[in-house]
Amino acid sequence: MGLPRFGRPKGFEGDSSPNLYVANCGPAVGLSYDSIASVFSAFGELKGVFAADDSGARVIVSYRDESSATAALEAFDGHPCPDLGGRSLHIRYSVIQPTSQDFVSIKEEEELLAAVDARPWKSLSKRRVQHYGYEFCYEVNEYPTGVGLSPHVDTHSAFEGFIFSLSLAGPCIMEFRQYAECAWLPNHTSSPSMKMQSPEDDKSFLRRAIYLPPRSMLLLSGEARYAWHHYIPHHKIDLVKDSVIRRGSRRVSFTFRKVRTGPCQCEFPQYCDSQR
Ligand SMILES: O=C(O)CCC(=O)C(=O)O
Ligand SMILES: [Fe+2]
Repeated sequence: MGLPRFGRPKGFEGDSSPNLYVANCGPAVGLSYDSIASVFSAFGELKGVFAADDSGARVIVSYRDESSATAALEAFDGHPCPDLGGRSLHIRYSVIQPTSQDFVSIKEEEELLAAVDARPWKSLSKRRVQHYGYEFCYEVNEYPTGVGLSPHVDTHSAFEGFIFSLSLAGPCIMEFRQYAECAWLPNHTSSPSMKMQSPEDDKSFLRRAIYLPPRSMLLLSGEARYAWHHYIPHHKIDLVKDSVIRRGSRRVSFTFRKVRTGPCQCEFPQYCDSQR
């Protein structure tokens, strides 16, 4: 599982950024993300506080404006901070390190978000959506912090093969669940908001989680698309193994599906509404 790709700045000492890499700070040293956010927000509006790595003792504090990061760095770097248990923080500017894993660039992400925000959203109970197209049917979902999506399989008979989902703005965890054969079929629906009966602690299914960073493209194919449910837990903070992943204030996903024109002939008849 990856983590947000922030890192220490690679350039000159003077390089600044709205993101701070803060060492000696995090849940492993007794500082919750909320307490860190509340202390750092005194210097300006925050985009979020994220784990910098798996240690639990290094975080990225991400501001909207560079000037806020500068003020916080000058106030806290190397000084004991009474509001954070008297700890001395080691702070540097950080940069988001775009990697080849990014499917779209930061600029393209901004343009896509501006384009969808210029169009009308349809409000559902917890998230907002936009629907486009028919033959090539794709969908934009906006999830505020803590809002997820109930476990579902995109209906075999309605949509062909691959399903793509582009994540923008904030990260999330997507959990995959393999239920006992056909347990879900009586209730199946193409609606992603379908509610499953299985509670969180149900051990009757296999579960795997993956991290979806902003600007990444998820491709669901084969078994993952046809035989496993996908699910975005309704959490503000996700725990996967020992990593703490904090959701951003907003996640927007572009989901691409192709409408099927004949019955599904997948290799998973036990999970297939066309073949039962
Ligand atoms: O938000 C996402 O990435 C997935 C959305 C989804 O699974 C769906 O709309 O069917
Ligand atoms: Fe889906």
